[in-house]
Amino acid sequence: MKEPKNSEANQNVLKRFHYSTDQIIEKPFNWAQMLRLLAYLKPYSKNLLPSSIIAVLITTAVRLMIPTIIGVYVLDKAITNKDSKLLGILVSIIAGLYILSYIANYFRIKWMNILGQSVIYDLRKHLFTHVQHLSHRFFDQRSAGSILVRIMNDINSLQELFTNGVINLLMDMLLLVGIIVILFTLSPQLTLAVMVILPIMFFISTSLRKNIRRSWQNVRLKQSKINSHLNESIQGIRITQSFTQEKGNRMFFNGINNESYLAWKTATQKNAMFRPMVELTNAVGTAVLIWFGAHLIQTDSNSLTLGEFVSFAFYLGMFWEPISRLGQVYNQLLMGMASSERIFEFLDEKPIVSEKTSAVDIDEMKGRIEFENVEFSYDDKRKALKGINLEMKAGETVALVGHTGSGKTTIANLISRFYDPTSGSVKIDGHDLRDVSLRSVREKISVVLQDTFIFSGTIKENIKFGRPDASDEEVHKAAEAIGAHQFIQKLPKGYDTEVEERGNILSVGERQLLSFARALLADPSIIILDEATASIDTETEVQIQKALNILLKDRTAIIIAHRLSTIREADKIFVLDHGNIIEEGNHDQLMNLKGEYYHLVKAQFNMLEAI
Ligand SMILES: Nc1ncnc2c1ncn2[C@@H]1O[C@H](COP(=O)(O)OP(=O)(O)OP(=O)(O)O)[C@@H](O)[C@H]1O
Repeated sequence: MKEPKNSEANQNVLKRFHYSTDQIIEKPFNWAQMLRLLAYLKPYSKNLLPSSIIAVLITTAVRLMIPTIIGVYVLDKAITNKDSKLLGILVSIIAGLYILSYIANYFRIKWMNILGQSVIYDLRKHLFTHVQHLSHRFFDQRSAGSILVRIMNDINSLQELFTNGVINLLMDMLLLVGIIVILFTLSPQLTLAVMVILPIMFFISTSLRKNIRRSWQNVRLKQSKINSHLNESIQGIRITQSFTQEKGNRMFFNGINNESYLAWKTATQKNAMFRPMVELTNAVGTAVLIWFGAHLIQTDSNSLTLGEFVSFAFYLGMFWEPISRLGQVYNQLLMGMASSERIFEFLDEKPIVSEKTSAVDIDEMKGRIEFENVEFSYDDKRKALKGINLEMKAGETVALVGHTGSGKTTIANLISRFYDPTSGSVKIDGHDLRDVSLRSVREKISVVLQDTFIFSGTIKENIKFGRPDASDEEVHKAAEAIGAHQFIQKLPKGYDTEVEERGNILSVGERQLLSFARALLADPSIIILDEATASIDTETEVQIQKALNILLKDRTAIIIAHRLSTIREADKIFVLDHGNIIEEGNHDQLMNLKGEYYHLVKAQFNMLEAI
């Protein structure tokens, strides 16, 4: 394998990539968090959980009984006394116990897996439902990738804890206590002698395992870095290719791929040390057992019989297993702590735009919008809106114009109540938006964005997005009214053509028409339109203008306007500058004013002339 050269040039390229996946994922054990996590077991506390515990108890009891039966009864009683009847009974008992243990184990594994999966299912559902209702600010501050990682990876890492961890903890503790009690009962002296292996066992199950665990965590970190980069690379492939940045991308990928390989190599090397160490410990224990056990049998046959010696050897062989697994469960717990902390952080996130308990529905929304002294800041530092007062009458088409960053989209965001104003109030039909239910407001507002979002599914499903219960006929009608019907019909399967997420098979104009049809079908009282700036041919422009006239008819329309044609026909135009409304009126009035609007129009006109 060729390793990447870390030349200075390469280093510069690599600086472009930042992934915040590198974080310490080990957290101290936290009882409160553990209890919160265990609460997810509650729905299963009446059936799956107790059944699994009973199955665990049966398996553990059988495992603890068999060596005693073999050593103390089969060897010392049946074989020593040549009692074949007793031997027959004992063999049947052992066979019966094994069958019982097999059945209990089968159900334990089955039920525990169902339990683990159910908890993970519930947790993921809970997290997704919660995240869906969070405010825009939450999404402003996080990348889609980091949210995805929490919903998938962090929850997955809890799966093992719930599937095996919790129940193994119980089983191993019982097993360990059981073995120690039996060992002492069989021979306290021999038990004390073989305990010399405890410090080595302790070392292996704590420091060595911890070291190995860290190495595996490192492997996972590197892998999640690869995932993040892959996600970004695929999403941005068109831009990467058009700027011919494949080399930088490839170098970075090689770098992180190599890091992942090295991390994996270290982890497997450390892992390789683990088994031999365990075997060595067992060898030491066995040596002490044979030497001291033989000595006890020879010197004082009352203190240890041959059968007890054999049972002892069986139990000693079983001793390592629960210790090792308890170490593993502890690892899972610590990793689970880190994941659950990240999951709970999201679950504790409250939507900043929340509904009052006294919130009322706006029944028949007319669409009158008022802003009263509205100030707004996204980050509590810079003001995006500074004391806005405006009124949009029901059914009016209003255009918002102004330089980039002047606050047009922010006004639209406040009307849909994606954010609440820092001060002042936004009203629809005279209701302060903070007093009405979010659903009743958003149901009656359609937002058509510049970057039309097409969901994976058919064209029909995309048009029906805002009104899933609409009939095929209604879908066709909406598409026909908007003028999208023609191009849809030409698609391979018409309305049933599958479009991938983002609608890559459609042109910009077609996507826009589709989003108009979607908005028309939803039949909103208010429509917010972020007009596309993309240059489209004149024919499509005329078609889109026609579609717009239909879409905006009899609704309050707020258009973040870029096209002269739309601005000219608007009932009212607000000109924004650095979060203030500096001019207000219709096209003719504002042109006569010869102010900012006049200059904006002239600038656009000159630009068009130049083209
Ligand atoms: N999510 C956000 N977080 C922080 N600041 C933001 C956010 N969105 C916008 N801003 C800032 O708020 C101000 C107003 O932005 P807004 O998007 O309303 O402008 P705009 O007039 O719609 O611009 P454009 O025509 O470029 O879309 C800008 O200074 C912008 O940097």
